[in-house]
Amino acid sequence: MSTRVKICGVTRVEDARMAWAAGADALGLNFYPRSPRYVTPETAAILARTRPALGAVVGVFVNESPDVIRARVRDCGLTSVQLHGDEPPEACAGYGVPVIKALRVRGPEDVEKARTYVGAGDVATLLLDGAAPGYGGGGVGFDWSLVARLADAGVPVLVAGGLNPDNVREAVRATRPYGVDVASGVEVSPGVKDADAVRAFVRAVKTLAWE
Ligand SMILES: O=C(O)c1ccccc1NCC(=O)[C@H](O)[C@H](O)COP(=O)(O)O
Repeated sequence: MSTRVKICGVTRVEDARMAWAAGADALGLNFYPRSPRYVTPETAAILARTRPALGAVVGVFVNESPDVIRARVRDCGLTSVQLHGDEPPEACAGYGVPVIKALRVRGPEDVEKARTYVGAGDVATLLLDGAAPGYGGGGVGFDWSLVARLADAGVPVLVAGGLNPDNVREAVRATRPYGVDVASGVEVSPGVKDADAVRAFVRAVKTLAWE
């Protein structure tokens, strides 16, 4: 089984090209205006044009209006949307692309909440993140043993929160996820990726074999 890697919060074309070349499967472009990784629609469209044939470009939104999300999908070349705020299950449809619903995990109750999104709207994947202040990208992890509670849910799960090149193999071994997602753990500063760290992160995941 090959674990997918999403590099989130890319803001620069050189970082996008570097991440694809390193073997990333997906890039995240952040449209939350309060994020230090925010990109304008114009920049996002330029970044999305670096996408290789098999790559995914994910737009990250926090409590955004459906009309704005649809406009970004249409104008910026997004292949999926990641709803990273307090969006209810009924808000997870109508964008014309698959939805990744992100949940911030503090304890078992948050994983149970994640279950309420299984089969809702266009939710194709769940993302379990730590509970960083400001919704995401804060390098905060969670108890990986909780991921097993979704094993019978029949939905692909991305694991995020506090991952870096040194701990991601342990995270994959512990959770056996569909994929992993990282923002701050591969940066020199918010939105500026560290090429060596991105390469080390992808290599750590892709050279780990599990059945
Ligand atoms: O990265 C951000 O600034 C951000 C802000 C608001 C909502 C989501 C955000 N990032 C989403 C991601 O998918 C991150 O990769 C995820 O939260 C993990 O971040 P990190 O712990 O820094 O790797």
